[in-house]
Amino acid sequence: MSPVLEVRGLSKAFGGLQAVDDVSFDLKQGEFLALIGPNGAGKTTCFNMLNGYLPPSAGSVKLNGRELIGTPPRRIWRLGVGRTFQITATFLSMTVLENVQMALISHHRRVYDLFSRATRLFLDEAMALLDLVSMREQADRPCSELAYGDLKRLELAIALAHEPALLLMDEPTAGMAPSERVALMALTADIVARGHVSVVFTEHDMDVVFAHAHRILVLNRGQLIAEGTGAEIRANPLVQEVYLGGGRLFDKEGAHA
Ligand SMILES: Nc1ncnc2c1ncn2[C@@H]1O[C@H](COP(=O)(O)OP(=O)(O)OP(=O)(O)O)[C@@H](O)[C@H]1O
Repeated sequence: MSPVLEVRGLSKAFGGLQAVDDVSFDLKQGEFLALIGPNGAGKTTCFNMLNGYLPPSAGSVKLNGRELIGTPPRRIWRLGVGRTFQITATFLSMTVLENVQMALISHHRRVYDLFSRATRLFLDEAMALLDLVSMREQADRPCSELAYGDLKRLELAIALAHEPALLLMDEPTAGMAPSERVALMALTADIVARGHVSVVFTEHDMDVVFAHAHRILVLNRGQLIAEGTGAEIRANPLVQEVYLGGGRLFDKEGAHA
């Protein structure tokens, strides 16, 4: 089966700084791929190029065989690249259900008309998505009342409303308690396993990464220095040195901190 995503020679320079340097990888259908690396390794810059927010200096990104480079972000989103951010993007004054309905209305390009029976629009689909993230019971609660972990689950449902082929998750567990982190990523892994979407995520919590990622890519100073399963990455001496040892083992001069 051909990959969902093919990244070849992806590079980005900011002035003299090579933030992403000749990165190539594939993402298979139904894969849950982690992109890790110390602060400043180039993870966010990579994500910003994958969804069109940043033009690369060089390289190619293909989604199901179609070149994305040069395509505007909104068009890339329409083509099936979704993204969740470190800060949740929900309408706090609306209920959980209304937020998912709004996402479905947008996905199906329907016009939201306050005076029509918008409350009925995509109700079944919205409830099915809330089931997927185990939030049916909270459907009628205003988002302003939700705990942070629940907001993140809602954000996942909103992202899935757009039926992305690929979902980019930017530090999905940032700001969460450890038990909440594991729960959110177990839920996401389950959704991936059920064939709903393929995911690339960045993450600083190594417990989360090793517990759930099918495969891990390690970036350091913009370069892909390792790729493999959790066991392979743990055993990789270079990764241990530059990353798992604390991420500060190499300072700018390459000396040990
Ligand atoms: N718009 C920009 N202009 C100049 N330099 C930038 C810009 N964006 C990122 N950089 C630099 O590029 C490098 C990679 O940054 P990036 O944010 O991609 O790393 P990261 O791996 O996501 O880091 P973190 O884990 O801290 O979020 C860093 O040195 C950063 O300072």
